[in-house]
Amino acid sequence: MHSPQLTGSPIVVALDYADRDLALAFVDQIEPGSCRLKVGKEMFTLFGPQLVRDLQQRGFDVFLDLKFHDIPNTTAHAVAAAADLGVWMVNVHASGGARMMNAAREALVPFGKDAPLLIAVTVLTSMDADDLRGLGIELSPADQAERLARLTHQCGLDGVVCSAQEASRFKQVIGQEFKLVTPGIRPAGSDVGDQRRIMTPQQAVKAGVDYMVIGRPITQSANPAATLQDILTSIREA
Ligand SMILES: O=C(O)c1cc(=O)[nH]c(=O)n1[C@@H]1O[C@H](COP(=O)(O)O)[C@@H](O)[C@H]1O
Repeated sequence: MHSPQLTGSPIVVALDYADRDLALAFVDQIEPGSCRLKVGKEMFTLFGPQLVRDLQQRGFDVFLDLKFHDIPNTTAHAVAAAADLGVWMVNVHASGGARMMNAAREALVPFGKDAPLLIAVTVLTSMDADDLRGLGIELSPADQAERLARLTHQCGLDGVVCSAQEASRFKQVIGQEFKLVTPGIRPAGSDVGDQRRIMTPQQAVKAGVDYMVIGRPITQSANPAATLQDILTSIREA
């Protein structure tokens, strides 16, 4: 049941569990109005499309995060398959290039207003300048992410995945309507882990992000449902 005061929650919980029952035990304690759910490579590989349907049946919008990065034809068919599943959002890697992103966008045309939001990953939030240099990219992560965000915008996609550190800049240079989805969110004091370009939930709200993706700080906490609630309270006060 949707909880009206929470409608429009900017939180997307990254449901990165190896255990389906543990994931559903958490999901069954929360309201669809409090967050959306992201199914990524781990759970999709383990449990397939039925997991997505199980979450949808419980009333949740699902972000299918499979970060497609392939030749245009394959990517287009994969994105259409995601749309057939009725997901709310799907993503590709912007570094797949303009022809790949255009093919992905065109694959969604037949779905009309039922098409999922199509967004592109710019520079993974786990990457820093050293990681980019190792790939032969001398631009800073923010500059490289901006280059890929501009390309994504030119291809007519709905938005990008980027770091919240880049959000206010991208809203300014690309436009307010272009959706910014930001992982690498770490409440003060929580483990950074493999993430590099991070912000707290409150900072992300102030930076103007549309959706923040939060995984381990919620799913690995002693009480995931209570942690989600605490974060929602903290951002309402931000
Ligand atoms: O596309 C993503 O969702 C994504 C892009 C990115 O640049 N960084 C990133 O962390 N993610 C995903 O966001 C989630 C972040 O999880 P935590 O680091 O546990 O909060 C993971 O499921 C990642 O796969």
